[in-house]
Amino acid sequence: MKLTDRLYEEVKYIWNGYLEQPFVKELGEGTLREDRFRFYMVQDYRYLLQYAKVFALGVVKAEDEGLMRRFACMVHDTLDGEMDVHKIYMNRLGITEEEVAKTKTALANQSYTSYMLEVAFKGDILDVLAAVLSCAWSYQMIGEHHKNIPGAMEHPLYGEWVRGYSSEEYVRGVEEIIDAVNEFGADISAKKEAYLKEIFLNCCRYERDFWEMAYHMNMGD
Ligand SMILES: Cc1ncc(CN)c(N)n1
Repeated sequence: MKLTDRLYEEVKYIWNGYLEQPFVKELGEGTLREDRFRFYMVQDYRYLLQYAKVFALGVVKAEDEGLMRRFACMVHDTLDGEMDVHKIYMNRLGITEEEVAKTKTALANQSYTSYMLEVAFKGDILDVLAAVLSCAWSYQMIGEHHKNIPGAMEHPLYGEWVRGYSSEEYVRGVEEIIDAVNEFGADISAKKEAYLKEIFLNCCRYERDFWEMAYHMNMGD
């Protein structure tokens, strides 16, 4: 069993719940209220800026040029790949850069990104990878699920999101992260594996809380 399979075993009870999250379910069915999606978009844009910095810490921690380049590509794929979908929505929903800049980060969002950055700052390459894994991988799972819902890919508002997170480029990016976890985690101690499981589990909990936050448009006040 690969390390990522063992990590998945720890969190599958949380992952099963993602598809039942009202935000995720209604997005797939095309019934999600637009104001909830708009709230999510602004928060997620702010989230992704911090997520890109976690990959950037991978560049800092890498010990050879090849690995630096792999992490640099992940920064690029976030800022100029995944966030392209967000930019399309910002145009469509009339969200300006100023609005994104002046909006406060919701507490659940702040807690999640602070945690990832803390893990990455103090840890090694594998810790950086464990911190980004649930973010990348769980969206792939949701994208794969939603693309099979009749009409979801063509939905006038949410189709772009479903197409983005089920696209070949997105899936390729996630596979690179999964492969890197298994490559660097091939021969680790039981203690290290337990720590990676803790990071992964915490991030999966934060993912669940992010969906809750978005659905209830909860700033945490
Ligand atoms: C909160 C969150 N988690 C994951 C993803 C997918 N990279 C995202 N855009 N936003």
